[in-house]
Amino acid sequence: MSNNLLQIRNLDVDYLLDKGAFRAVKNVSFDIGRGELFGLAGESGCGKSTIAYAITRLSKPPAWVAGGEIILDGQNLLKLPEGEMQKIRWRRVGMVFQSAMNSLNPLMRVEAQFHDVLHRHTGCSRSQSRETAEAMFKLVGIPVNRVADYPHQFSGGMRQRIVIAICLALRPELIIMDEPTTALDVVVQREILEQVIDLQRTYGFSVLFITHDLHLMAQLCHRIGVMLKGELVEVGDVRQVSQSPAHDYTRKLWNAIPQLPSRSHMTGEPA
Ligand SMILES: Nc1ncnc2c1ncn2[C@@H]1O[C@H](COP(=O)(O)OP(=O)(O)OP(=O)(O)O)[C@@H](O)[C@H]1O
Repeated sequence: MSNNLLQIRNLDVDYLLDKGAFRAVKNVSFDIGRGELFGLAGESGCGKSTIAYAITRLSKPPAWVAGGEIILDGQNLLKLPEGEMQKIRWRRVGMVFQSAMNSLNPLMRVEAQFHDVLHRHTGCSRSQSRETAEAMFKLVGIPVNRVADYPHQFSGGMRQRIVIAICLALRPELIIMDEPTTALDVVVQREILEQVIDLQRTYGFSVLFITHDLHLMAQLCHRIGVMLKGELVEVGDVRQVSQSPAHDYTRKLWNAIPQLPSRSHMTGEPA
């Protein structure tokens, strides 16, 4: 078994526009190891979200995956029939996007939303879902007696945690987090991401973490890929990319912000 959970090979993604195809992702290749936190950095519009949607095959027209391979555990996702892909989404590859908290159904109690997802993917009963919902609430730091509340009864940060909890309940091997906390204030953002790191340590899932916040990324991730105008210009471990970047653009990105402590500082690992 390869140590890489996800291998992206020569990925090209176009937006098919009236004036012709615009290539938003150009020949991008990178791997994410099992249990690895991999960050994708780069300025707005460089193609990060386009990659996230391509991995989950949730790209909508005019986006079009023009070439390459997306291999999860030896299986090329781009070749799978949609029915097979549906079994992989959420169950094996979880997704938490920026506005995920708004994806909760306002008319359904949170516990029912857990059941909806868990029943669909694992066939579990209502009482099993309730048990899981309570366990996941505990994990993400929300009082378990609130599982029967409606989304509007929670703060934005709590709602985002609930989405992470639903995502984790299915025990995916890979979680794609595309600006998962950008809509939240800095303190809540940090709290949630610290929890994600704790959970990652407990469950060992891999994470593709997308943000334009290089600081945050350096604090959280093991390895970082830097994108520029659709191309991946540098990939390396966090220390190398932050302390001795190989690409001019990476250097510029770092120079544009004041330096803060790295992941070891936040996680207590030896630097
Ligand atoms: N639906 C669309 N139609 C046409 N072009 C698009 C569409 N969505 C994205 N693009 C273009 O594709 C490129 C990559 O966009 P993408 O959203 O992947 O960037 P990003 O790095 O995630 O940016 P951000 O950090 O702002 O979310 C950009 O030039 C963008 O304008």
